[in-house]
Amino acid sequence: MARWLQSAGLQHLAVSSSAPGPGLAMGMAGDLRGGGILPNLLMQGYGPQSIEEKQKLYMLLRSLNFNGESASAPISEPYTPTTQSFSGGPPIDGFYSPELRGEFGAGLLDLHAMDDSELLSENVASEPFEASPFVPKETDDDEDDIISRSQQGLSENYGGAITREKESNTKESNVGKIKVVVRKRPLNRKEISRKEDDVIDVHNSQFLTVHEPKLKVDLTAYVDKHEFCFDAVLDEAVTNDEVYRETVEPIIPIIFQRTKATCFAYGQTGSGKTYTMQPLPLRAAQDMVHLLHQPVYLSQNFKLWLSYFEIYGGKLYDLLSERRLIAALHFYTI
Ligand SMILES: Nc1ncnc2c1ncn2[C@@H]1O[C@H](COP(=O)(O)OP(=O)(O)OP(=O)(O)O)[C@@H](O)[C@H]1O
Repeated sequence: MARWLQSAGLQHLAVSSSAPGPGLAMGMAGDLRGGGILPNLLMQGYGPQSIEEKQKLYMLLRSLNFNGESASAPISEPYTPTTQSFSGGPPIDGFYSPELRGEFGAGLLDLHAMDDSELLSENVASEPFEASPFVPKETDDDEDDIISRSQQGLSENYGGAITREKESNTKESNVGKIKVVVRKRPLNRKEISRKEDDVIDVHNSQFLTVHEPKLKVDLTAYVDKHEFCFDAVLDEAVTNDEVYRETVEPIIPIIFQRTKATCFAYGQTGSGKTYTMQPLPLRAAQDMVHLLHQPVYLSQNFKLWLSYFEIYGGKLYDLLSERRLIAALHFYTI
């Protein structure tokens, strides 16, 4: 390890693995990746500090073949930052090419390489629900009974989504742990009146291109193209109903198998988070109540809790109780 780092003039980053604290752990060459050494190498504050060191380390990591052996890539090779810019570049399929699947090789920092189809591992499926923290705790003698009965599995129809336990298991295995869906909103009136360009092209249900207007050093304008791939891309023509069907609907049956699910929106101001999210809880609640009334779930005595709160300025407010302050949150950064 020390020699490996030394070959790039980074020997000062190596410390003995027995010495905890700031610095890089050392280990067997074959354990470079698995033993937590690479994460340490990349850890901010403990790893390389200067840009030059980072570039050297980057080249060094690239030269690894991930059997823990160093390949013969020259360390002096100029640094090319990872980019998702494809201006006039490779076809869309190239998005999955090895070099774009993460600079550090498959499996590390590579979300595409993750098998995200194991949403419902057996452990997760048997985990009991936790009661909402906002609901007074009840002593319920039936609780164990409920859990064991619920573990019997599914057998009832639910709007064609679930037919049999077997079928639902197949469905489960097709649902990833994380699903990222992008929704493009149409240009608004202001943007149209200002004759602004539409900078997003949706190619199909998974790929989009962002056209980024840029200026060269000589102030010539040009457009940089960035192609991105997501689990689903919804264009400006889709309805909120279609958004629901693509995002939340598939996870409703799954939560009845005692799996926790979260749906959140992320985006810059005015991008359509509220517009998109607002109808979802109502649709989800309708489907949940519908499922709760299916005989198979009725017998399992499920309970439905609802809480609705806001975190703003480090404070937690209960929106179902006249915005009562529930707690002041303190965030510590270490
Ligand atoms: N898909 C869409 N179709 C039609 N109008 C939309 C769409 N998405 C958003 N809008 C409109 O764009 C405007 C901004 O949307 P919205 O308020 O949802 O953005 P936001 O991301 O929640 O913004 P903020 O972060 O500032 O709260 C609203 O007038 C909304 O009606």
